[in-house]
Amino acid sequence: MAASGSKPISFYSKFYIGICWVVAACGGLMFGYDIGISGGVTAMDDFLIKFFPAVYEKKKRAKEDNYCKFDNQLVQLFTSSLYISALVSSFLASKVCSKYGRKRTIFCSSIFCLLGVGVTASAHHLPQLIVGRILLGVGVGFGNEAIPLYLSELAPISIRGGVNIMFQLFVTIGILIANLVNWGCSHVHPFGWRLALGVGGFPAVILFLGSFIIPETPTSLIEREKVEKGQKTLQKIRRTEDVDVEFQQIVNACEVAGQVEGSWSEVFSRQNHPPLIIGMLIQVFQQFTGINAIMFYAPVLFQTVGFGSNGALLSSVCTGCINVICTLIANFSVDKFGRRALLLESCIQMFITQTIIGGILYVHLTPTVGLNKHNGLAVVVLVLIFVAGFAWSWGPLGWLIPSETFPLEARTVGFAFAVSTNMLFTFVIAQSFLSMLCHMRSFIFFFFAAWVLIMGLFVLFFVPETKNIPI
Ligand SMILES: OC[C@H]1O[C@](O)(CO)[C@@H](O)[C@@H]1O
Repeated sequence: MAASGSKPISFYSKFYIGICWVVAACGGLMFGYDIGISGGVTAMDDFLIKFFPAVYEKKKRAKEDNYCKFDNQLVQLFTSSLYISALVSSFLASKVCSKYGRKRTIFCSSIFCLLGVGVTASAHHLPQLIVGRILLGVGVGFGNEAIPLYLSELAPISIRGGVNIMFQLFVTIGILIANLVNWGCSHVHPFGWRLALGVGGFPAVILFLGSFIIPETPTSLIEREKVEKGQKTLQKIRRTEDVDVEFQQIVNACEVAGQVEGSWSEVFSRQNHPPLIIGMLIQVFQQFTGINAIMFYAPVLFQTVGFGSNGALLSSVCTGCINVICTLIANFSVDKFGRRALLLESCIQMFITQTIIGGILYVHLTPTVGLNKHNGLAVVVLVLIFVAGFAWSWGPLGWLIPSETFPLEARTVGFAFAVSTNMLFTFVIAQSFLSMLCHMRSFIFFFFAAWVLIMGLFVLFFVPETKNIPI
């Protein structure tokens, strides 16, 4: 791999890098858009009146408890159903991915996303809305399994690491676009929410069309015994006949993967316990930073502390911007400062901001009186600092570290475990945050701060530095 990898990148290879970008962009945008859209739609009155009239009435009642305005299992199910279906489908997707290839899995992902967008945007009742979210979840599960694999297998070796973070970068851009669309659509009555849900179809359409022209990866072809076609594809995408070294490495890797007793048992073998435990715990911790309480429910949270609908959606746009900018910073800093330094620094940042937010809410937000302008603004600024800390560390590194720590023969299955653990705990937060906010009140932020403390200690004592260490 080194031989062809260390050559200067030809124009034709750059074309394929371009294709990687488009695929990564659409896959990441699709996932990020679905993360960002639900909270804003839930904050729109037209949407609440149609699907959750009881929540709308509760929100309107002046004397309603500030912390409990949105506490409703069905509202949470609207958000969370996507992740439980993504969790289940990512295991199915890993089978489709190895049996039928990455390209077909990406095609399936786009079809499910298109169906999901169609069903949600045209929904007339709650069951239809939930069915649409489940279909979107299947699309996301297929996409999240196939796209990172597709990217790392197609990209020239010299840019493989950057490609990994690029996926997360596009996830954050997708969240930001969703925040902006929510803000714009909240002024369109009474169908703004349909528009907001429908716009998610754009990246899915591009991915659908793209899946007809993108090449299958050489690794997937060789793995499925189409060795000659794999070699030809490799020559085509590297634009040179001289791919022997890289080709042989892929063949060897596939042989080794075929020889071991099966990746599933390999993942559970004793020597893989440390990466498996670290990979899965990092996902649990990533979600228990409380990031998705912000990403899913920022508009709702900002309304809870006293902002109007418009101010709340605008503040979410600001969190979305910071999320993108700081993920970009991670792209440049991860190989400079190392993984451990970024993870530890951000734990301190997130711990301090969450404790202060909890303190402000504890002192100033009573069940019946919202925050004054001054304190409301302070909460927004603290949320922004919190999001920055997450975005330049736990966000991208949550995916990078598991992809670096498994040996090759256990990597795809090990990574599938990491992805599904992430989906599981994303589901847990999506399904429980609004109820936790209602019952724990300001203590919810102390709860997340305690988790941040635990994960900081975990990194300090157990996570190895993988900077500059070959995979
Ligand atoms: O940027 C924040 C987003 O990134 C993720 O952690 C995925 O890596 C999501 O769970 C979260 O919504």
